[in-house]
Order: sequence, then structure tokens, then C-alpha cells
Amino acid sequence: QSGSVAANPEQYDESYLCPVQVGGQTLNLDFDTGSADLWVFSTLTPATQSTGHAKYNPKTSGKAKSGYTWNISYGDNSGASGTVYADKVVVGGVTATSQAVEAATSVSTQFMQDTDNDGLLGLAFSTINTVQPQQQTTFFDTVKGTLAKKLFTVDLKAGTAGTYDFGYIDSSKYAGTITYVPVKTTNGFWEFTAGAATANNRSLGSVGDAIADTGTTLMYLPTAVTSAYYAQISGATNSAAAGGYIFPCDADVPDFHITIGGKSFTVPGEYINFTPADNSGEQCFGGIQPNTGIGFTILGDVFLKAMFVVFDQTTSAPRLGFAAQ
Ligand SMILES: O=C(NNC1=NCCC1)c1ccc(Br)cc1
Repeated sequence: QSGSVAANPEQYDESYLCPVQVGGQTLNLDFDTGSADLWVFSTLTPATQSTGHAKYNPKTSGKAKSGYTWNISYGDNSGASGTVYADKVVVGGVTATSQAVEAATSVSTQFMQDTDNDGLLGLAFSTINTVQPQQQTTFFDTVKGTLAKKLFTVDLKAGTAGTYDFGYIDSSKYAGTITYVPVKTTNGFWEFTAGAATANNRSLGSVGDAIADTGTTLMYLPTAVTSAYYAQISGATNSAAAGGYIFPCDADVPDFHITIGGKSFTVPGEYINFTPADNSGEQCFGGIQPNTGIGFTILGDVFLKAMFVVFDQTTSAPRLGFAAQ
């Protein structure tokens, strides 16, 4: 089988939500290549936390996995926890007849407040799934044996709907050729080595060990690369109060170039002029921020919305394919 689902941007492209049928009920889920749990708001989530969200009712067709629990926390310190059911999950026509559906019995305030978000669908490696006592497979791992090709592609867009495709590569979605790089799976992420970064034809340094993470909004780069980038924007400062680099919203924000697999890819400066940092709209928050304390470079949505990316498990050595959109 193969299929395609729309990825609809939230305000400021903060995250992208995709309609998914869970036990015959449609929920809008945040597809996340940085985690490996499929969890949903449910009839088991306290009403004080789930107002405004679509909820999965396991009573309809779910089979309880007795004694199974899950508990996840994300890089932005959001999190959720709950119990586990097996149910039918359909994404863009691709059907998992019995998928582990993790029903939330508690969610953090970030999830409670984002009422467009009804849960997450993890697309990292199943080795980091949090279900106990028996780890469960991601939707992709559950269906991958039934896909025409064991891969999915990500085509996020700035300010408009993109797509996640499963089982095939649509060559109309990218320009030029796809450059493939090997993936290191030991941390459970789609992790690879990126190369030199430049802006205004000036070297910013090397990016190094990076993960492709659709669940993270911004780009978190090595501190040296980040400070060298913002040194080229007059008025840019690293503001503790704002929580990162900000600059005048009318500044000239340079394009960011990064080499992957020997090819150079460009993130337009306008994607890096991310959001107003205050109500006056005078200062804007940067789409590139330092990866202090993370240990990896995270190439999140700001980067991914300039790219077409193939998450490829067609061979025993997973790989990532990058192309310009
Ligand atoms: O949590 C991570 N990605 N997904 C999501 N973020 C927020 C909601 C979902 C994440 C993954 C790897 C690293 Br390293 C840092 C952060």
C-alpha cells in the first residue's frame, strides 16, 4: 500500500497537524520524526485538560492492553502519559489494522493549551518508544512491511499545507536530485552528519551531528555557528528575557546555507525571521537558536520547510535523502 496526508501548519508554522483516523475517529496529530510514541487525547483525559481537543474513545473498537503504560517528555519539556490500546489507524489511506494507540490520562500545559493538537504520531525509531512493560512499534514500523517501498517522505511548506507520503517518492515535489546520507540509529533518531554552514558567502563553521526532527519548530545549531550567523544581522542580540536571539523585524536576514552529502542547501532568510518577539512587533525571534545543552544539532521545521526529505528504510542501513523543494 501507499498513501499521502496533508500537513497543515499552525500559526507561524509552529507545528504541522495531519488528520488521522484512529478507531474510526478523526484526530489532528503532530507527526514527529523526533519521537516514537503515537499518543492521543482521549475520553480518559481529564476534562480540565482536554477541553477543545478531539478525543479518541477506546470503547468503540479499541482493545485494552492490560497493564501497559507510557510516559513521554519532549525536548521542550512538554510531556504526557497514559495507558495503551490496540486499534485501527489510517493515515492517508495507509492502514495499520492493529496499532498501539497510547491514550493520554495526563498531558502538560503546552498540549492542553494547543487545542488544534489532538496528539502526536512518532516517526523516529521504535527503540525509543516509551510503552512498558513491552515497547511498541511506530505507525511506520507497523505498516512498513506492507508499503510499496519502505520509506516515507516529508514535504513541509511555509504558511501552507505540505504532505507526508508513505511508500513512494513523488518526483514532482522536489527540484534537482536527492542526495542521500547514512543515518546513525543508536540514539533512536534520524541522525546524520551535516557539513559546512555559510551566510553572505562567509563561513559560519561546521554543523556536525544533526537530527531531522519534524516535531521541533526551529533550528538549534552549534553555539559558534549561531553566533557567527547573528553577527551578520545588525541589532541582533541573544536575549535571556526573550529566550534566545532576537533582532529588529525590519533587519536584512541573510539566507542560511548548509552542506549535506557534499551538496549545498539553502534556508531562505525570511524563514529565519520567525515571529514577533514582543507585542510591539519591533523585535523578531530568530528561527536559528543555539543548541546549548542538547548535544545535537536539531534541524526542525524552519529547515525542513525548505526541503524535500526521504526517510528511507528500504535497506538494512537506514538513510536520509535531501532535495530542494
Ligand atoms: O522532543 C523532541 N522532538 N519532538 C517534539 N518536540 C516537542 C514536541 C514533539 C526532540 C527530539 C530530539 C532532541 Br535531541 C530534542 C528534542
